[in-house]
Amino acid sequence: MTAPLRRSIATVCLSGTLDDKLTAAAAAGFDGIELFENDLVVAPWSPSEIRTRCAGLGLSIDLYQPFRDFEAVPADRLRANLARAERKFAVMAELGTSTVLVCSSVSPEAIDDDDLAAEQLSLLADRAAAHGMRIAYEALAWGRHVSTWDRSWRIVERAGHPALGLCLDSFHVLSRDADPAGIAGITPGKVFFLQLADAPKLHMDVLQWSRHHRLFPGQGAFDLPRFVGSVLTTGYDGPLSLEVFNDVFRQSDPARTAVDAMRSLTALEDRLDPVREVPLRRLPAAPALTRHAFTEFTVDGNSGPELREALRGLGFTHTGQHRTKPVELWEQQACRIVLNSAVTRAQAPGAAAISALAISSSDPLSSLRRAAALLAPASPNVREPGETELAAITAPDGTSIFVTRPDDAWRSDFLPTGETPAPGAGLTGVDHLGLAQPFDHFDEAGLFYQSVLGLDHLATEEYAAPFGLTRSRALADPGRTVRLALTVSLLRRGDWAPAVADPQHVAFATTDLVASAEALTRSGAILLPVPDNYYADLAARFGLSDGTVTALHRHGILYDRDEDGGELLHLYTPVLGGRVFFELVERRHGYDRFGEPNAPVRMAAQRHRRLHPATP
Ligand SMILES: O=C(O)c1ccc(O)c(O)c1
Ligand SMILES: [Mg+2]
Repeated sequence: MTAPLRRSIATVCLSGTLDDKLTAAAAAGFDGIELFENDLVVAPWSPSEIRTRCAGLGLSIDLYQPFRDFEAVPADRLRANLARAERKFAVMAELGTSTVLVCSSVSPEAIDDDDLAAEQLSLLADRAAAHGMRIAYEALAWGRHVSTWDRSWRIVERAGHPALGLCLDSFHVLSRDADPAGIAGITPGKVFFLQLADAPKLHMDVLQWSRHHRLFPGQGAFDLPRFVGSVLTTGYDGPLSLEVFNDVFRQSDPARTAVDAMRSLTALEDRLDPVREVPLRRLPAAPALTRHAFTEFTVDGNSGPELREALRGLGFTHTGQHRTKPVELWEQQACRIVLNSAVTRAQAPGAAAISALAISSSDPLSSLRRAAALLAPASPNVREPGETELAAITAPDGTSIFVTRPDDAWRSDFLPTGETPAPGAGLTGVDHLGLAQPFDHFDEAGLFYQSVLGLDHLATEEYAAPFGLTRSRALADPGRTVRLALTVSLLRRGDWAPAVADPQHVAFATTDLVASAEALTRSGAILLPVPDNYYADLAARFGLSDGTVTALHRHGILYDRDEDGGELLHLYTPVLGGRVFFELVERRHGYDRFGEPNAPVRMAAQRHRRLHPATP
């Protein structure tokens, strides 16, 4: 039985001084660090003081990096490089670290000759071995001549030096669409170090992609479980080490980034297939989710009346009043909205906001144990004596997530109002929630919801919307009972049209949207008018019949169709309470998305409606 995999983080992932970084990494539970040269150079401590500091925090220094432009150079340059290496070995001895990273050369001086590279790296490995140290050679995806893992392996194999091995970095391998399967064939013991980073699929210069857009595993588009599986097959037993260059993480609170980072490794390890005798640490399995139990809005004296009127218009009934708090329950079939007038979270005066979502789980205790293992913070418990235990965790933007029992025990906290139930509009339950995220926490939130609730990442899309570019990340549980659309305004600065660009919403499901819309029109609900131009374009794009387009148009229904013939019909309310709205959704033939192409139409219509409330 070998030991569990150790977890490390490169100092470049975190913001602040070396002191800030070490404190954050240790607090999040990391075992070690990769020390970047820059972090050492600007630190006020000597290398041996850094060593002591790390040891005191329980952190090992697993790698010193990087050493650049070493190999395949003319003879005079080689002499200078070896002299430079000796100085670095002295620093490493003081640091107490034995592995140095050597990235493949990017220098125009480098010669395209694998034999020369192998020979010179051997000389370096001789010097390293004399100090009891070793060299991990890494192919940068933009290396001058060596830019693929298999070429770096051919060179290491050719050198045949015990103190020379490979550093494999998932970014450099997967950014080039290389198949990692061949990695499993590397000679056992020759992978000296493993660096992990995820990234979104981007079509851009690979160096820029690497230096600005890397993400923690699970946040991007790479298949990291498969990559790590190949590396572990070689017998690699060093740390899983995160090396993520990211413009947001570089300037964010390092304590928080380190927790996000640790969550990514915990979730990754849980997804690894068993390999050799590696004792993998597993999370409590994500229990089946049974539904959106309720969604809570905080409201005040301005937004409260507006939301109540809108809910009545949509066919909801105020069925329950909380026994001890100014909190109302509104229902229609399995749609439950809670309006909370006790101020629980700072927000703009007059604005409404989604302050909590409640998801019912087939096994709430396991859901909460899984959340705790993923370092999800527990929300403060504000339960009064006699009230139902409602355990909650806090999402990255501060929203509470209640995990409830399928029997809806929480409803006993509400006393019936005795109001006669409205006939309703055929809304059967919650289809999805649209949760706008702060830009700096979008990637963190995606991983958080996916890993904690056990949701699949269906897709990430971008669209040009009237108030800026919007990115959306579609998440859903395997049974499609809980769906979330996380959105973010890219590069948002200032407050131009924030209420239209960054609202949150609840989408209710119906099995017949035209019938629901007719019922709403009869009951005088205020729905969002959609411009004529949209319907002209719709007819042209999808080849819909005149009759269909007229029926959609009459009720302001938007339409989308996927490649498999799945269809979405949906309509919206105007923005309510400054920042929220409702949507009605009918899915047909397995449509699995959120009608993202229609979001810009909705945003423009909502803005028009705010500025010109009386006109269509
Ligand atoms: O961007 C770089 O220079 C760089 C340095 C070291 C690495 O391990 C790496 O993957 C990239
Ligand atoms: Mg690397």
